[in-house]
Amino acid sequence: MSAAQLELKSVEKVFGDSVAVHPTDLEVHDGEFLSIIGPSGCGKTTTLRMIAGLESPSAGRISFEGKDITTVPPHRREFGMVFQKFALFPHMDVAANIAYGLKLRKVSKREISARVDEMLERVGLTAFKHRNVTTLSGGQQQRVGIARALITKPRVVLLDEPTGALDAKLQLAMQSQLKQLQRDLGLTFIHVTHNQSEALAIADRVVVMNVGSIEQVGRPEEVFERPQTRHVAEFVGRNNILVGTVSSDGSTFSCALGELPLATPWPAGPATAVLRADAISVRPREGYPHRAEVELQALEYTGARVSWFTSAGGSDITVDVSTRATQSVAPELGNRYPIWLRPGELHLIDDHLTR
Ligand SMILES: Nc1ncnc2c1ncn2[C@@H]1O[C@H](COP(=O)(O)OP(=O)(O)OP(=O)(O)O)[C@@H](O)[C@H]1O
Repeated sequence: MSAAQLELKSVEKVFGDSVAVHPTDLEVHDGEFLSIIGPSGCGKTTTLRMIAGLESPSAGRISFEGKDITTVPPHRREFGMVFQKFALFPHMDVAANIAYGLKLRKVSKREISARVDEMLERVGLTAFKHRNVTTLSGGQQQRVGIARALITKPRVVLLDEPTGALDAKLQLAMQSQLKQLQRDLGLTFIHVTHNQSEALAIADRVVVMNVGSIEQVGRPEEVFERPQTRHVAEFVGRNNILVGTVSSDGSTFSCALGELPLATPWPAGPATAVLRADAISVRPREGYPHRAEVELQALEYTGARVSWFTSAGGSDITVDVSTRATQSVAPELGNRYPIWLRPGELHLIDDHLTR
């Protein structure tokens, strides 16, 4: 991947006596789709607003293409912005809303008309060109918002919960449309969401934040399969956190599911491991040599998958299996069942709670 296009160096934001964003380093590459995720109040929006110039950092430096832009006002950064609340001009029609940024830049009428038509086509709103925006559905309004942000061809587009106000089906449609636009136009998108599945689906890299700090940055599959901290494991996907002890030779981990061999050695002593709920089977399975027993406490049916909420040795263990596998076992609450797991799926994390 190319060198950083946008760089945050020790960027911090303090409101009064509370720290919203601790000193943070982040590099964003030209043409990438970066998603920032994390629970409410973790500092996602504040980070995005500092990048936009809507909030000035209390300390640190933001640079764009090698130039320090920390004190450059938002309109001079010329980044596109898309927010959850569409903030469209209610007295204007769709075309006028989209054309707004070009008019400000004194682009010729003929060019504005051509670019607006092309953008309407891209976002699938050609038929709505002369409709007043207040008569559009939420999804259509959001597409106007996106078109308006992209029409000026910004190098970087900042999106804060762009699908947050849409229903589940529209969210999915909008996600693939955003990804498509970003790819086609070759733009850098920095996107904030509390919706981890949206981030995993559309981002090239995901940034996971917690209480004002970045905990992990990686490709979606890295963050999903190898969460590096307890918070990332709890926030992304469905993971079991197992507290236990690594043997004196560093080769096994003793926990509520028994004595599990470790794929890579770990320092002896108390430790925390992560095991994905979907890396456990309720039937004997090739490649799942380790057997343990759990007591079934609840089942949650979600269509193709069923989550088994169980306990073993005082620990809660969630098992996520296909509905078909569940039907073959015909589970009953309160009974004990064998499970099988692949120790290779277990990985240890640096967890200050057990250190
Ligand atoms: N203008 C402000 N004045 C004081 N505190 C603020 C201000 N803006 C944000 N904060 C605080 O900073 C912290 C981070 O807020 P931020 O909006 O960045 O979180 P977030 O991760 O985007 O949350 P959400 O998903 O709920 O939007 C919160 O504790 C918030 O209350």
